Amino acid sequence: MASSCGCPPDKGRLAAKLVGMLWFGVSCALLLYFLHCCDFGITESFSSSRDDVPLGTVRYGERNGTVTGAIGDGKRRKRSAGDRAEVEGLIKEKEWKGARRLPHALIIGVKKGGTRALLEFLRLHPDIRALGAEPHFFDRHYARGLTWYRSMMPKALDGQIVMEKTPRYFVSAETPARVRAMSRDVKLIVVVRDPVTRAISDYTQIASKTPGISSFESLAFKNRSWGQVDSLWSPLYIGLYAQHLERWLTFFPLSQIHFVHGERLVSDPAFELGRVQDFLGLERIITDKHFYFNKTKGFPCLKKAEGSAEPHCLGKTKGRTHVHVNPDVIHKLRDFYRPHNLRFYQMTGMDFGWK
Ligand SMILES: Nc1ncnc2c1ncn2[C@@H]1O[C@H](COP(=O)(O)OS(=O)(=O)O)[C@@H](OP(=O)(O)O)[C@H]1O
Repeated sequence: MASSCGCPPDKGRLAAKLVGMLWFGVSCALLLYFLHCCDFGITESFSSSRDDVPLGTVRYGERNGTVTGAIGDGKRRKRSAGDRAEVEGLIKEKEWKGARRLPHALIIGVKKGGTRALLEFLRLHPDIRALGAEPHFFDRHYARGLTWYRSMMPKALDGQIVMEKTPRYFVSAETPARVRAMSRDVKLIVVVRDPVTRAISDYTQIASKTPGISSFESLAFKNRSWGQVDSLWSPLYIGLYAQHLERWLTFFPLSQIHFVHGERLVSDPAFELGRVQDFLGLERIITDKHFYFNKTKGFPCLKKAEGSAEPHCLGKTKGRTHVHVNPDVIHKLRDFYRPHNLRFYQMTGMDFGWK
């Protein structure tokens, strides 16, 4: 109007225009900020989940995305070389056809038990699709909902088993009911290891990230004397396997929970992998042919990693030298765990032979 009549611009309208522009600018900035926040939230959940799996770990899942096996009719059967070639051809020709599904199996624990080794070995199986990072869905990110959880999973074909590992699930009080609410048929795997060695391994990891931390010996006992064991100290609490298992057994039958002997996973990985494949109803494809003992590492390694022709050992944070712990303290902790271990042997029907 001001231009047509030659009058000075209406100050009120000018101000309104300026406020409008300011409002638009602030809205855009806020929108960008929130988009960035959400993205950060998801990536953070991965980066914080594993000490040796950087953000790119989602790529473990994706790496598996070119996995060869497919069992279209959903039944487990022996696959011929022809079958494999056909499936590989189909995958190359067309877009990857799998769908993201909620997991059929979970490695629920225990921390420092050998869960990474188990997952890395299992992903050699063409009928397994495993998420590399620890999603911590049931213990930390439950509010994100099952749709979010499913979207984290690698794509899988009919008949393939989708799995993830989050060792904290075994000790998280809310997790069993939540897992049950997702699926009553889900298969659960727990890798257990002598709770005393496990505690020292756990502490070694914590100490590597916490400069100036108090000694293992002082944290393991109440009142800093070597009298009463502090069973609520996380490295010791996790080793109360019977207590944690009890909680799971109120939601799942024992037959749905498989226990991997952590020490034997190191001394005879093929044996433990055979048992896990049986438990998952899979053909025994991963055998002793897949492993070799790496003297430098002091652990079994893969002759060929999944998706590669190269030998592969686990990273530096797996199988590291433990901090020295006073032998008297180790002795006291063995005494402390003995009744708990015996109860665990009774509950599982397995003697793990921990001293
Ligand atoms: N093949 C192979 N290579 C290397 N390490 C192996 C292997 N098999 C089992 N282990 C044991 O795995 C222990 C680490 O356990 P987790 O992978 O469950 O740790 S974590 O909870 O994910 O941090 C790790 O514990 P530490 O020896 O205390 O480092 C190993 O003893």
